[in-house]
This record gives sequence, structure tokens and C-alpha cells, in this order.
Amino acid sequence: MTSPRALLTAWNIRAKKQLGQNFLNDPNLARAIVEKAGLNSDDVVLEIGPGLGAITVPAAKAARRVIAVDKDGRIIDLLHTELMAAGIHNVEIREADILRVDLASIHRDASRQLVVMGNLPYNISSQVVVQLIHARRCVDRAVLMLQKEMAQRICAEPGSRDYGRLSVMLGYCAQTQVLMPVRASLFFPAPKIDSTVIGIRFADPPPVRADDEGLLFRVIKAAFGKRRKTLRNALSQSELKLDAATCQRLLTEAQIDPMRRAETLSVPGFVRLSNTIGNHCRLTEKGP
Ligand SMILES: C[S@@+](CC[C@H](N)C(=O)[O-])C[C@H]1O[C@@H](n2cnc3c(N)ncnc32)[C@H](O)[C@@H]1O
Repeated sequence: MTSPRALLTAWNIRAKKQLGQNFLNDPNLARAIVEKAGLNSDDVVLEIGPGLGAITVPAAKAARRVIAVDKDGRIIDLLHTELMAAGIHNVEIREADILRVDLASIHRDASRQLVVMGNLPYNISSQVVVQLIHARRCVDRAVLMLQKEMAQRICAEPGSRDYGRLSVMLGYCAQTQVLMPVRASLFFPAPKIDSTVIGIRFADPPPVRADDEGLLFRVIKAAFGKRRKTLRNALSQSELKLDAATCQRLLTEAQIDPMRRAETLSVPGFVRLSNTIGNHCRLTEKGP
């Protein structure tokens, strides 16, 4: 693998900070990340942000096909040339913003559940995780490199300071696992913050199922919208449009102390709460 610095210089390309372009500079590490995905020769990989191809090359060697989506048109030609030079012909490179890509159509095209891989640009990583949650019927598993703090938040348990909206949303529908730490010095240019590789395996159906998943996700958002407040106050000051007395009653009905904070509530607690709110809205014929 030619170093990212040499490749960028040869192609007269400057890494763009706003696209989170910190390229992996260690082929052994790239191979180790791909191994964590447990790819086999039937798998179709969706790679988000292939960049100069550090992960693309080992993934293409292990999988049937790689669909690689990058927003930066400047590096598409470079990547194509690198892949041809490496004798790799099973990668389809698409120039697009991943947040605008319909994962269901890629899934139909692949005619099997996707394995999603990516060293994600830090500024869109939480949006990508939410996108994967919503499209999880199309995704079997994901191996993602994220900023260390973001990975900690995703994998956090209730009661910890890091526990938040994404921990609960993923806790509802997936199993997450910290796979390996990655030092900032292993990228070019080096970012300020270390990274962590995590694994996500989606569970369909979820072990504890909400009656209305859309409502569950809105309740989670409302509860963490004001995370320093009690659940009663956070919910009553949210877009759910429930007054404080109703929130007090519904929380008690769901066997949750209204004075607790969102960061202490487990996934089954959130599901109970959203089901109780959903029942209340059906009875009063009021949409939350
Ligand atoms: C952290 S770099 C990773 C590059 C390569 N996978 C590696 O590990 O060296 C992030 C990549 O995502 C691309 N990118 C940034 N925003 C994107 C978006 N919205 N959609 C698709 N790709 C994006 C960047 O152009 C860049 O190639």
C-alpha cells in the first residue's frame, strides 16, 4: 500500500477537514479491522467513505463484492486506479453523500443483507448510525471506526455519564461491541482524538419490542433532550406535548420514578414508558 501522504501528493490532492479526511496509514491495522467483520465470499460490503482504499482492498479480497460510497469526487479516480493496479475488480465506487443514499435500494441490488464497514467521517458519524438503525432490515452487521468518545457513548450502559440517545436506540435493536482502540498517530493527517472500532449486530425482531418504534425513538429523544432534568420535566418540556401531571402519572404507571433522569433508565424501561404513552394517546385519541 502506498502511503496516504505519497498518494495525495502524487495526485495533487489536499485532505479536506470538512470531509473528515484522516486516512488510515497502517495496512496491518486495516487488515485487522476487516478481519473483525468476519467476511466470507458471499458477503456484500457497503463501505462508507473508502477514501484511498485502506479498508476497501482487504474487504474486496475477502467479500464477493464491495459497494464503496464516497462524497469526494477528487479521490474516485485515484481509488479506481489504485484498485486496478492491485488487480481488484469487485469494487463498485459510487460518488454520493451517504446520508442521501437509499440503503434499501443498495440492499435490493445486492440481494442480501449488507455488511457495512467504514472509518466514518467524525462529523456525520451519529447521523450514519441513526441511518443504519432505520435501515437495519437491510444490514446484517457493521464494523465502524469512530472517534473514541462517540464509541464510548454508543456502547455505554445505563447509569454512566456516556449513556445517551444512541446507546438506547442501539441497545433496543442491536448488540454492540468495542473491538479495538486505534491511536490518532496511525492516520494521515493525524486527528487530535484517538479512535475506536466497534461492531454492531442488528437483532430483528428486538428482544423487548415496542408497540410503536417511531414513538419509542421520539420518547428517547425527548428524555435525553434535557438530560440534566428529571424524566417528568424533560418529557413535559418536549415535543411530545404532554403536561407535567400527565407525565408524572404515565411514568408512575410504567413503574418508573418520575424524579429519575434519562441516563439511569434501561432499554426495557424506555420500551415500557413508550408503550404506556402510546396507550394513553390511543385512549385519549391524542397523538403525542
Ligand atoms: C476518515 S476518512 C476514511 C478513509 C478511508 N476509509 C481510510 O480508512 O483511510 C472518511 C472518508 O469519508 C468520505 N466522506 C466524508 N463525508 C462523506 C459523506 N457524507 N458521504 C460519503 N463519504 C463521505 C471522505 O471523503 C473520506 O474519504
